[in-house]
Amino acid sequence: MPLGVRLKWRETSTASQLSAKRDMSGGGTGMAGGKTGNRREDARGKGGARFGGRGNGEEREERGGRGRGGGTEQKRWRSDAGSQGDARRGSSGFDSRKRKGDHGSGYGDYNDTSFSKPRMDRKNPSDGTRGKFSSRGGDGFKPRRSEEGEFRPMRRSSSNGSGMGRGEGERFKPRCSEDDGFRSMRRDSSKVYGGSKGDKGRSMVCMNSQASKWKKFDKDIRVDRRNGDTTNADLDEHDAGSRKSDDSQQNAEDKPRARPTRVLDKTGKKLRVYRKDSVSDSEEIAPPKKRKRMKLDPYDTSNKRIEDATPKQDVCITEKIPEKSTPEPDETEMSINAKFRDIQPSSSILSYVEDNLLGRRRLIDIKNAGYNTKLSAPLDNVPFSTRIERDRIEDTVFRNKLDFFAAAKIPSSFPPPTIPEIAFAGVSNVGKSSLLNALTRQWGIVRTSDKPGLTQSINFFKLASKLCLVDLPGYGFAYAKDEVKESWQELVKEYVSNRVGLDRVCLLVHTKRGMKPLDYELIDLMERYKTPYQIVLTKTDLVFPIDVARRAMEIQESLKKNKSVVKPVMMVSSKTGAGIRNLRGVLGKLARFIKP
Ligand SMILES: Nc1nc2c(ncn2[C@@H]2O[C@H](COP(=O)(O)OP(=O)(O)OP(=O)(O)O)[C@@H](O)[C@H]2O)c(=O)[nH]1
Ligand SMILES: [Mg+2]
Repeated sequence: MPLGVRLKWRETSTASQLSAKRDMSGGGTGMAGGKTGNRREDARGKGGARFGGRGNGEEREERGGRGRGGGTEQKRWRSDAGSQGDARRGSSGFDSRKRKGDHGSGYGDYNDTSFSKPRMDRKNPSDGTRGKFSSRGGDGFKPRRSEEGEFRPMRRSSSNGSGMGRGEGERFKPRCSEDDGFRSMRRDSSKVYGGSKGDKGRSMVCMNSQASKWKKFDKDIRVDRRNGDTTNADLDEHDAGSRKSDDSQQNAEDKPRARPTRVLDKTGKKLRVYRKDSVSDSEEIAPPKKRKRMKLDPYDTSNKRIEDATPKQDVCITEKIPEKSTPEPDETEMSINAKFRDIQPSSSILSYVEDNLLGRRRLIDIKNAGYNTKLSAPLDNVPFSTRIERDRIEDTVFRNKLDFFAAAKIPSSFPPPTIPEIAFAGVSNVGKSSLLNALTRQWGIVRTSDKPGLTQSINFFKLASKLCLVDLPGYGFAYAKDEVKESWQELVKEYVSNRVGLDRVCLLVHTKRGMKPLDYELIDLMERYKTPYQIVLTKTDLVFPIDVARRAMEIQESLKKNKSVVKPVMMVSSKTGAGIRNLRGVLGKLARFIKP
């Protein structure tokens, strides 16, 4: 009878889904009510009759057949398995467990899906009980699940029929909680596909969520379909029909179907294949993939427009950028450096730089040249020069003691011009005060600082009665108020333009920075008042020798047309003492010239 009922039901599954569901629900209720042995048997009998043996022992055997890629015998198993499984289960100790759990029998079927042991291997009584349990558990579960999904129990049984079910696993499932039941289902499924028997206790612990079980069940059904042969066409149709009915009626089942795929991902290769089949068979999973493909559809006009537009935009950008933005700053920056590096110093300047060790030099080179690097301004010492020569040079002017005798912040405070004066002008922090100390070798007489703006008044120094050295305040940036700085500049302009007895203005220029606009303003002023001035490059030790020569050549060429300028451009370093002797000799001539 169950077999006949089942076959009939299959044939009319698509057309009479509702009726089949009713039967399933009815069977489910019967199973649910049959926690005890009598009730179970009754319920099983009902389920077997109504379901056509799907949910009972028949299904178990059918699963075994499917797991092997079974043939026509599967149908028979489904129809027959119900009553046997119920009877044995009732005698087994699992009944008490199921009694404890409300959904015990139903979850037992799900656990069956986790075991892929071939049904033919269960010919022993013990194996048979297991197999019966698995199928029967499915039937027993149906009555309770009738509320959520009447037809699902059928799927469970079919999934169990895939050859994954073990009777023992079913026993424990009834006890498991719903949430944990899903986990156990995962374990069982992985065991099934992995071919391992698995521990009974593991698979049975924690099984409660019916929804997750249903999802799992659907997956199992798909697996069975894939593994099944043509002989299983009826079963497949039935499964498909049940699946459609489930899908149409319960939207909740559609969403959870993705979960089983996740669970199966962690398993072996078979699970991957199952994914592919499930995707191809089920229409529900395909749509999201199609949507993604639509985004990548090459025939989409929007994509074409984007593709066509992007290269045009790129071309436009590439065309515009080089024309407008990039060349201008590059040209300006490169022009400054290029102009300076294109300067070809004269041979005389180059030889002068090398002879006086101007520019950045290594200490070893200075030592090899015979100078004592432990002294300040070592290049100003002449180790192998005779005492007579040194005394002769320094006795005349710069060997005398440097004495401060006047300071002026206004023109009226200038001291009367009695002796020739040599003034040192330049931007702030260029090294004016340091140069005075270096020329006289009297360090500390003139205050110096690394902060620009230290010298804020015109300071007058005497070298005996032969020469007057004047330290001017700097101009340009300085740590002082603008009003104060303006007063400095006005004072300097007044001094260089109207100072009587001013024989020369040493305009100090930073070798690395070159001439500044304020320097040219002062030059214009001195040119206007015919004040003799001479350019002195300072801090030559900070740049390479070639750059010292280039800077000197640059300034010399720029002031070629000036009349008040005194040649040549002097190059010194107060730190190393390079060029100090030569500057001392040039300025000393002024003193000698004045004396007569
Ligand atoms: N490396 C190097 N540093 C120097 C040289 N000459 C001066 N300095 C340093 O430059 C800084 C400024 O020196 P000053 O002599 O005070 O310069 P200034 O022109 O008098 O500055 P103001 O009085 O503010 O106008 C100090 O820290 C000096 O040590 C030089 O030839 N080489
Ligand atoms: Mg100073």
